[in-house]
Amino acid sequence: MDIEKYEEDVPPTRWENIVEFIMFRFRWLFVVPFLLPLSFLFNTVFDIRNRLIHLVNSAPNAHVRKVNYIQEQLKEWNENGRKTKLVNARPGWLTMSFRFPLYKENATKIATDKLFDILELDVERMIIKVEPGVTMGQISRYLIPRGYTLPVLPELDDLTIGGLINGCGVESGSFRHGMFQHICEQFEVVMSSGELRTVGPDPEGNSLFYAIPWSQGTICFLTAATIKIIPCKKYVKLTYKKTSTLNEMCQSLTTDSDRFADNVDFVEALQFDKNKGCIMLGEFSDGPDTDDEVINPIGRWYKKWFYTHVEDLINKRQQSVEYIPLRDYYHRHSRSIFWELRDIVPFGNNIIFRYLMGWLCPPKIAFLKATTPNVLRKLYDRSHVLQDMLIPLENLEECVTLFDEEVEIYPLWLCPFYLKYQPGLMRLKNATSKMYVDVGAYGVTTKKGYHHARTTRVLEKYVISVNGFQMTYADIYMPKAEYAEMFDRTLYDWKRTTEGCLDAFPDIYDKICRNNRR
Ligand SMILES: Cc1cc2nc3c(=O)[nH]c(=O)nc-3n(C[C@H](O)[C@H](O)[C@H](O)COP(=O)(O)OP(=O)(O)OC[C@H]3O[C@@H](n4cnc5c(N)ncnc54)[C@H](O)[C@@H]3O)c2cc1C
Ligand SMILES: NC(=O)C1=CN([C@@H]2O[C@H](COP(=O)(O)OP(=O)(O)OC[C@H]3O[C@@H](n4cnc5c(N)ncnc54)[C@H](OP(=O)(O)O)[C@@H]3O)[C@@H](O)[C@H]2O)C=CC1
Ligand SMILES: CC(C)=CCC[C@@H](C)[C@H]1CC[C@@]2(C)C3=C(CC[C@]12C)[C@@]1(C)CC[C@H](O)C(C)(C)[C@@H]1CC3
Repeated sequence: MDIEKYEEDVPPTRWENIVEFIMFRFRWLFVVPFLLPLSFLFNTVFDIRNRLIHLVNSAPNAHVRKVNYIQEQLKEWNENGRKTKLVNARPGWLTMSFRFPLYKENATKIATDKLFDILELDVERMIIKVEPGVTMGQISRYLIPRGYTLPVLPELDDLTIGGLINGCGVESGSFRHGMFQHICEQFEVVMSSGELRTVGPDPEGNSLFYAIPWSQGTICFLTAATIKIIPCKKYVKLTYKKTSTLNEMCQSLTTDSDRFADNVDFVEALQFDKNKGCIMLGEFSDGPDTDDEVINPIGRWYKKWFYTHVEDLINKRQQSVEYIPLRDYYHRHSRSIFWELRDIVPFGNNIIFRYLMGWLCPPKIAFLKATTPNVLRKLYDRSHVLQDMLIPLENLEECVTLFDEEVEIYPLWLCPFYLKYQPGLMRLKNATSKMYVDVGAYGVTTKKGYHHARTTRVLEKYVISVNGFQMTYADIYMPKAEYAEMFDRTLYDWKRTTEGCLDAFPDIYDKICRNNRR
């Protein structure tokens, strides 16, 4: 990666600064009257469509047809001499990342994006089989009323199964169950030859199963995934614990991330400044035992944005307990898109706005992305940070200190997860299994000396030095050799060689590096 190219970024002229400022401040003039109703309409229509599909149970038959179509596309590509690289047809504006893929421009697009239905729920085997385009919002809406949930259910409604498996996924259930890939039992995939395979971790199975997570669709096309489910209850009893120093946060989070604890099912923390933070411990619950305990349906349209609610609570009390409806809990960061919506609709958390227009929120991320003007993209390029660094929990204090020195964006998202020793890109170098933590920084920085490429390189180098990993939806500036230091490519490269992927798919690095994303 040639970071010199970014070193030379031309600073904006005064005129550009003014236009950027206006676009940034007044983006809501477009978002509120147009995107909000459009998002609401889209979600309603798609929800009705999904309910009808479940009612007539047409998804399994359609699945066979859709997979056949993918195989036909691949047959044709093989007959034409395998001349181009293969990618998924899902358009760039739909994906949950800031960037648009450039590598798709001259590639052959395979129609995995037509696969967006739930195929089977088997409560005997405690599994759900789903197509890769199924979203987290769809799954939680389907499973929770039936008394089940995914052990790890990432919070943004529009994240897809295909993206969370071929990329990665982490959530507050991860401290016990691991990452999204660790709750998967089987993958149905189509190889570049057109062959349909089902792979799992069983001894007769194939190490291909371990090569797929994080591979960004550069080994095969995922057409269905079988995923573990667990029983759930109606509420999450959430305990909010204030921490007053960074050291206290790190110590308590380490003690609280006990995967064998009986009464904790979710662990998440928010750091509000260098010192003040809040750890949230959740437990599945049937509801309050006494009348004076509070039920707080935080997902309702008139409720405060979740992260502001947390900060208000810890400003008042050292510790509080609330009962939150389960689906509201899972999607607690959706309504405010973590804390990104404060820049887009600055009055979005205002009580009057919430009561009048809150039911239309949030705007669909894909629609926001498709309509982001170029001027704003440039501004975001210069001062907007989006990084998730996955580091060992024992290194949390120095990592947060580094984030504070380099970007100083708060809240910081802290999500512990259990990293199992397994073959694959995320193979641990020096441990059998270990507790890790996702440190997520999202927002605009005003830190002096911040430079998107140089600062990211500082963070990347640190993450490699502690055997950490960088989430691949974010901007990655490290060179290919460093990527191979961070991720273990042995199984990946071996599978690509033996499964005929080298001429069929781009190399993973060419999909994730900043140069190949706009
Ligand atoms: C990381 C890695 C690097 C390799 N590098 C080379 C190489 O440089 N040269 C070479 O000739 N061969 C290499 N191999 C191939 C390996 O030694 C076998 O020959 C190969 O896996 C058999 O291929 P297969 O796809 O038919 O079977 P596989 O799908 O690989 O499975 C064979 C059996 O081994 C098990 N298995 C596979 N990988 C693992 C693993 N990592 N941990 C635990 N169980 C596993 C499977 O579950 C299955 O039971 C490598 C394999 C791996 C995993
Ligand atoms: N809590 C969390 O864990 C969060 C995670 N994220 C990140 O967002 C991303 C998910 O976003 P989403 O929009 O759902 O996914 P994307 O469309 O961004 O897909 C991510 C990668 O997976 C590949 N892929 C997707 N579907 C398939 C398939 N069926 N077969 C083979 N490869 C596939 C894509 O390949 P191609 O390039 O060919 O399209 C792409 O490289 C993940 O990378 C995740 O880490 C974001 C927010 C929260
Ligand atoms: C591991 C975890 C929890 C990751 C969370 C990542 C989210 C915060 C990211 C994923 C997609 C994301 C990059 C996005 C944006 C904000 C941060 C998001 C939501 C926004 C909405 C910021 C505003 C931009 O104009 C634009 C609309 C392009 C993007 C779209 C993607």
